[in-house]
This record gives sequence, C-alpha cells and structure tokens, in this order.
Amino acid sequence: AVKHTKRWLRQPPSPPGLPIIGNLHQLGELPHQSLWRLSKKYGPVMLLKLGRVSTVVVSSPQTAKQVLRDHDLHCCSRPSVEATRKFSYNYLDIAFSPYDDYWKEKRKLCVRELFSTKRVNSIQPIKEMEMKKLIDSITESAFEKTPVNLSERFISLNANVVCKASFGVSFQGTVLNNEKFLDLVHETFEVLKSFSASEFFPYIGWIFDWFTGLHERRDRCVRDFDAFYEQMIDLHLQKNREERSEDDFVDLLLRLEKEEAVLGYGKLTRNHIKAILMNVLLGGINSSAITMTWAMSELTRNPRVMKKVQSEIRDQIGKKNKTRIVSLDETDQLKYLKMVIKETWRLHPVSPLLVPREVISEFKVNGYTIQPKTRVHVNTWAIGRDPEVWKDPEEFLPERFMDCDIDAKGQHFELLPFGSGRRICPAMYMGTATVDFGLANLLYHFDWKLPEGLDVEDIDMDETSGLTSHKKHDLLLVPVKSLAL
Ligand code: HEM
Repeated sequence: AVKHTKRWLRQPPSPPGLPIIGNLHQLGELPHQSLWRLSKKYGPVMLLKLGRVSTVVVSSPQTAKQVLRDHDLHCCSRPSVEATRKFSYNYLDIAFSPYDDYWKEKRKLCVRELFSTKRVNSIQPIKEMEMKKLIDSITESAFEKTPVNLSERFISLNANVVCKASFGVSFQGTVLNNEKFLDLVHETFEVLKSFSASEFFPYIGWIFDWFTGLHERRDRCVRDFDAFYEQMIDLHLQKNREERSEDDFVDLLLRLEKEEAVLGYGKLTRNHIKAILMNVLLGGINSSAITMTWAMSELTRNPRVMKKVQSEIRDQIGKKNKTRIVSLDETDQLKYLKMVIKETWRLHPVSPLLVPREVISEFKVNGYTIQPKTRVHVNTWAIGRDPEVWKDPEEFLPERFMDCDIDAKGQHFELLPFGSGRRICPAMYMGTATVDFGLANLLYHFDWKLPEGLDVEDIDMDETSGLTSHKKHDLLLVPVKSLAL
C-alpha cells in the first residue's frame, strides 16, 4: 500500500476534472491556449484525463528537452486513433505509424528518396514555374488594384507544386478536378480535427461519432483519396517511363515496390505507397502555406519589419530584371528574412501541440513518473510565449534572433516548429525551402497594402485548433507592383 501511495504522489499535478469526461471540458475551442493557461497554474508538466485517455502536457523548454531528447526512446510511438488508422491504411504511413522497425525503415527510405536535398533541388524548376504563374496573376490584381486572398493562393501554390513533384501532373487534370482537390484536403483536416468521441471513450464513443456523421465524412474522404491514388498509380504504370525525363514520387515508390524494397519484417506494398502519398499531400501542402500566411499577416501588422525585410531582399537580389524569380540559392543570403520566419514560428507554430506521442516505457520528467500508454503533447505554442525565455513575448521582433544561435532544427527546445527527436519532421529542409522561396519572391516583387478602409489594427490573428493551427480568417491584401525595382 505504501508503494502505491508513493507512486501516486509522483504523478504530475492535474487540474481537477469531472466524472467520466475528466478534463475534456477544459480544452475549450483552442486546446493549445487553454492548456497554456492551465500550465501557468499547474506547472510545466501536467497530467490530464481526457475521457479514458491519460495525457501529459509539457510546456517549457526544459521539460520539452527531457521528453524529446533525454527520453525520446521512451515515448516516440503514436497513439492508435480511428481517424488516422483509416487515412493511413492501418498505420502504413510515417506520421501516424507506431514506433517499430517497420516505421524506422519507411522513414529512412523516404528521407533518402523523397525528402533529400537532391530531391528538393530537383523539384526547384517546378516551383519556379508555379511561382512565375502566381506572380503573373498577382501582377494582374495589382493593375486592377483588387485584393488577393493570400491564404488561398499559398495553398494552391503548394498543392500545384506537391502534385507535380509527386504525381507528375497538376491536380486540375485528375479525378479530383479543380476545386474538388482543395476541398478534399480541407475536409480531411476538418475531419481529423473534429471532436471524435471514439478517441477518448473506447468501445462506446463510436455511437456518438456515428450519430454526428463523423464516420461517414471520414470514410468519404478516405474513399476519394483512394480513388485519386489509384488513378495516379494506374497512369504511372501505363505510361512509358522513357517518355518522362524526371522521376516523380510515384515513379520512385513504384520502383521501390518493384524492387521489393524491404521494410523491417516486410516489403513495400501498394497500400504503403498510398499511405506515404497521404503524408506527402497533407504535410506538403498545408504546413508551409500556414507559415507563409502567418508571416505575411505579421509583416502587414508590423510595417517597420516589412520595410526592413523588403529592403534586404531588394538590396541583395538587385534591381536589374523585374521579371526574374529569386532563386532558392539566393535566399541563403537573406538573414533578416530567416529571422522573420523564425519569429513567425515562435508565435505561430504550425502544429502547436506537435503530433501526439505515446509512451512506450515508464520515465520521469521533473521527477514525475510518466506511465506507459500515456499520450504526450509538447505545447510549443506556450513555449513560444514563455516570459522566462522570451523578452516581450507578445511582440513580433525578428531582431531577437540577431546575435543568438537558436535555430529551428530541433536542437533548441525554445523553438520547435518541426518538433525534435526521432519523430522530428523528416521534410524540414523541404518545408523551409518552400517558405523561404515563396516569401522572398512575393516580398521582392510586390508591396502589400490593406484593402480600402481597413487599418493595421483590423487584421485579426484568430487561430483554428487541430493537428495544425492556421489563421482563422483568410488574409486579403492588395498587391502593388514594387516601384523600388
Ligand atoms: C514549414 C513546413 C513544415 C512544418 C512547420 C512541419 C512541421 C511538422 C511537425 C511539427 C511535425 C511533428 C513532429 C513531432 O511529432 O515531434 C511534423 C511531422 C511530419 N512532417 Fe512536417 N512540417 C512541414 C513540412 C512538411 C512537408 C513538406 C512534408 C512532406 C512532404 C512533411 C511531412 C511530415 C511527416 C511525414 C511527419 C511525420 C514524422 C514522423 O512521425 O516520423 N512535413 N512536421
């Protein structure tokens, strides 16, 4: 009995909960913000009961370091959740798959074949072509003095690039014509973030989900995506490979399937290919677009920073050719732009609670015992606002990164836009390259004004919740062809 009491005492502090639902009602509409407020009262390691699921939330760089670095191996699995199970063909993907040899091999394969620097460079011509189209279309809006919906444009820019790089086609020509493709991506994120009772109330929750129609919506998305992958794979199998100069992601994965690439205890199958394509589609399209929208919103709210970053880009790139695209290599020299992007990630991390982890074996954080099967969230949103770490945390001040070695690569636990440890985003370089390249070009070619009648104070910074958190209301700005060029 003594042992039992001692164990109980070593549990992290918990906010008082209600019977059955536990602390679920305290999550509110924006869980990362509610959990931040709770952490101020209960500390940087908290234990919550979300229905039947024990969840630990850590909210400081020190505790994040213990979880993601010191005890990474103890907690680098993912929980089994019905929604992600369906989208990932029974966890055959990378992001939602549990930690095992299978996952290790899949991840290694993708890092080598899909997310490598070589691949990123090889898709650069596609990016440049799509960027040119975007600049032409924004130039038209500039002539007409009409606002551009940047939130939408960033999503379609990335969707075009990801589709071309992955499937060798633009999504306009597929079974998911035009709007349908973007609608499906949007609906998938909605479904993934919707409250799912089966996640928190095993055995009985599905009744609630069935009643609210969540099951049906989810199944429809999975079916539509499946039809899309099938069409893409068929197209690639039919086509004569010699017809195309460059292998795209589907070519690569089909080649690996044919070569019977070994993954842990098994081989790469058709369903693996589909599950991996799901990660590429959802990870590739959304995260960079979200970052670019937040960056443009912060820059518009902070004209001083906007002016400074534009001067840097225009001074460095030069003014010779108004139609030229700023290349990815050239973005290397744009030190202030990189600080602007880090500052954007500090205040607006794309995945504010990271992707949930599941504990494999017991470990301790700040002396508190964390039990196997517990879910772990790292509240990077809270860490970005911690006054112990950041001076004037609410201020958008890229200069704070001037003489400081904090980068976003997972080694500095104050800033974790890509997570850290074994589960760190494997496409960190690809994501960063997309954001650097996209912002550098839009800031080089255009000045940006608020639509008629709006003031800087009118830009709201409301967020959405979910696996990823984006700006709730679309960002609309009026482009002005830069006179400085
Ligand atoms: C600015 C862009 C991006 C950001 C900010 C971002 C952020 C993240 C974060 C926070 C995680 C979770 C890490 C954790 O659980 O600790 C993650 C995981 C992942 N991301 Fe990204 N990401 C970006 C771009 C991309 C792109 C372009 C792709 C694919 C083409 C991608 C594919 C993935 C995958 C597959 C995982 C799961 C890794 C695993 O569980 O082993 N991401 N990303």
